[in-house]
Amino acid sequence: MIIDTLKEKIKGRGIRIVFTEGWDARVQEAATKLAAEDVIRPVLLGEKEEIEATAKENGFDLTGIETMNPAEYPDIDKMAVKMVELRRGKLDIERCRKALMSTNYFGTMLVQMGYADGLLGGATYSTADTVRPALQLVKAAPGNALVSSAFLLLKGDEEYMMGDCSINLNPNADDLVEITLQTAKTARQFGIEPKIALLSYSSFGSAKGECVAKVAEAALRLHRMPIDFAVDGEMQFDTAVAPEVAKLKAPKSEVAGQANTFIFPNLSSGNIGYKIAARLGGWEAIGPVLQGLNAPINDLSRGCNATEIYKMAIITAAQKDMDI
Ligand SMILES: CC(C)(COP(=O)(O)OP(=O)(O)OC[C@H]1O[C@@H](n2cnc3c(N)ncnc32)[C@H](O)[C@@H]1OP(=O)(O)O)[C@@H](O)C(=O)NCCC(=O)NCCS
Ligand SMILES: CC(=O)OP(=O)(O)O
Repeated sequence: MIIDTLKEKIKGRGIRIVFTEGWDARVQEAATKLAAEDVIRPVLLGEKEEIEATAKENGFDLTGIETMNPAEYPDIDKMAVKMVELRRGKLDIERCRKALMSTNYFGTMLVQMGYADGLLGGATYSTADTVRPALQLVKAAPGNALVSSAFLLLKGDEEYMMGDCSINLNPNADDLVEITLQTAKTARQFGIEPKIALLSYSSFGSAKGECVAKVAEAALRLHRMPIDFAVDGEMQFDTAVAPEVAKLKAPKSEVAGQANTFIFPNLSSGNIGYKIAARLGGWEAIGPVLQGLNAPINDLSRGCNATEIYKMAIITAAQKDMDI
C-alpha cells in the first residue's frame, strides 16, 4: 500500500513536520504515534498549557515531542522582517507580527525559512485559512501556473485520485489543463498510472452548456500537448468508470470505463463528490494533498480523524523528496 511504501522511505530521517493545531486531540494522537514509530519529528504549535491540557485529558505522552508557541518564539522579529519582504509592500511589520501570532502563518514561515520540512494543518482551521499563508508566502513552485489539490481514495487494494476538490473555485479551461497535469504527476508519485477522465454532466457532446464547453476545451488542449498519460473528456462519471456504460456512450475512448483519476469541473462538484465517496461510499479519503506549491504544506478536512492525519503527515514528509 502506498502509505506503507512512503513510510518506509521517510522513517528514521528526523523529518520535521509542524502541526498548526497542536492542541487538537486527533492531531496529538497521530503525532504521538508518528514519534513513537520514529516516522517523523512532529512539532506541535500552540500554547503549551493548552497542548498539555489536551494531552492530560486524553492520556497522551508528549515526552520528546517539541512544542512551539509563536508568542514565545525568540526569533519572531526576524521572522516578521522576512514576512514583510515576502509580502512586498502588502503588509507592514505590525500586521506581520500580528499575523504571526496565529499558528497557520507562524508554521508557514517556519517552513519558508527552513526551520521545518513541512506543515500539516486544517483539523480546525478552514481550508482557506490553512492554504492562504502558503499561497502568499511560499507560492507556486516554478513551472506551475497555480496551486491545486488532489485526494487519494482508498478501499482495500483499490486506489483512485480526484482533483481539485479544495482550492480553485471555478477553474477555466487553462486551469483545468494545469490541474490535470498536476494530478497526473501526484498520481504517479502515489504509484497510480493515471487514466484521467475530465468529468462533466455530458459525455462527448451529449449535453450542452458553458461548463461542458470548458471541460471539452481543456480535453482538446491536453490532446494537443506532448503528454505521456491517458486523458479524455468531457465525460460523465458513469462513462468514466463503468465499462458497459462506456461502450454505449463513448465506444472510441481509451479512458472511458477504465478511468482511475478524475478531474472535476469546479470546486462545488469536486468537494461534494469526494465527500459522497467518503461518507456514503465508504472510501478512505486522504487529502487534500496540495500540488504545485513550493514546499510540502498540506491541508486536512475538519472532519478528519487521527488515522487520516497520520497518513497525511507521512505524505507531507515524503513530499520533501518529491518534485511537487
Ligand atoms: C485558496 C483561496 C483561499 C485563495 O484566495 P484568497 O484567500 O481570496 O486569497 P487571494 O485571492 O487574496 O490570494 C492570495 C494570494 O494567493 C495567490 N493565489 C490565490 N489562489 C491561488 C492558486 N490557486 N494558486 C496559486 N496562487 C494563488 C494570489 O495570487 C495571491 O498572491 P499575492 O497576495 O502574492 O498577490 C481561495 O481561492 C479559496 O477560498 N478557495 C476555496 C477554499 C475552500 O473553501 N475550499 C472548500 C473546502 S476544502
Ligand atoms: C477539504 C475540505 O472539505 O475541508 P473542510 O471539510 O475542512 O471544509
